[in-house]
Amino acid sequence: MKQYLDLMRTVKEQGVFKGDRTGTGTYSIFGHQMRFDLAQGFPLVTTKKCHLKSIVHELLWFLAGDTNIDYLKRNGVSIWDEWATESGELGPVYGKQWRSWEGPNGEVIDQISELVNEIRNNPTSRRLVVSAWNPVVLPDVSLSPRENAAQGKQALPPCHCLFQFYVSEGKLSCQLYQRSADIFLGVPFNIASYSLLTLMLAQVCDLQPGEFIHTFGDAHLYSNHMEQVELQLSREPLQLPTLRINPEVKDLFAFCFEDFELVGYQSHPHIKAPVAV
Ligand SMILES: Nc1nc(=O)c2c([nH]1)NC[C@@H]1CN(c3ccc(C(=O)N[C@@H](CCC(=O)O)C(=O)O)cc3)CN21
Ligand SMILES: O=c1ccn([C@H]2C[C@H](O)[C@@H](COP(=O)(O)O)O2)c(=O)[nH]1
Repeated sequence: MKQYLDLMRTVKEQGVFKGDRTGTGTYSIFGHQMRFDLAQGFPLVTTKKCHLKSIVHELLWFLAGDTNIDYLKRNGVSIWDEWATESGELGPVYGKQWRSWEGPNGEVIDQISELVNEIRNNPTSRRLVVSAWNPVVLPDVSLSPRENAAQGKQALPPCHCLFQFYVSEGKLSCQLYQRSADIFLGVPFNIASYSLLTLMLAQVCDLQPGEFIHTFGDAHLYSNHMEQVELQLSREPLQLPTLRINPEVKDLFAFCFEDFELVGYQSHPHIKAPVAV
């Protein structure tokens, strides 16, 4: 995961300080790209221990079209708690936009099912795109995330907002555009999540995994993560693990938590950090 440490080092050394919505302050750069060859191992950060469990459950939750944290809580995942209403709602976030985007005449578009069909039937397409960025449901900036969710708007605008697939020589690649990236806490999750999605899609479309390409807008280090960043940069990356997926599953929506097994994950100890809300 040299690519990840290089991003972290670049932002630490060249990032410019600015205030941000959360009042924490960040050091940031604008525009960066990392590439991961998925045949070289599963890109889970090794310089701190990462919980694949939260990542798998979050992805299954997105794919189910769910936007209430109830499923996550029942499975011991608390990463979305700070933004949800008392009844667990986050408003029309990722799951809603991926699976049931509402069009102007009340039509409902399942972008993920259409994507699977197109990868299977029209793999040369240059339109294998999914967008979570929907201006109709963006939050009102004068309200808090919870107030927005209570009013049917997104608690937070999507960070991983647009992704595209590409099929070539029997391999499936994915490129993500992430407009805003919390390098210490969010990015390890985002890399693993989209890499996992690519592996799952490759399996159900009878393709081999290609590359995951991660493109960033505002890539930042929160000012209260700098000690953790220093510690992480002092560590040597270890060999990547492999992710085994139950080969029987051929329907993207039929995967369950037990279908995934992380093999050979060696990591340095976990590093705790506060999340900016
Ligand atoms: N500031 C900020 N950073 C984010 O990464 C982020 C948000 N806000 N808001 C929405 C989601 C929620 N995500 C989160 C939120 C918390 C953790 C976090 O605290 N991670 C810990 C514990 C992980 C666990 O419980 O499994 C970590 O050490 O990785 C990670 C991603 C990603 N997003
Ligand atoms: O998947 C995610 C979700 C969120 N983030 C980070 C990026 C920012 O630090 C915050 C969102 O704040 P905005 O003011 O809406 O940009 O959450 C992430 O890195 N990955």
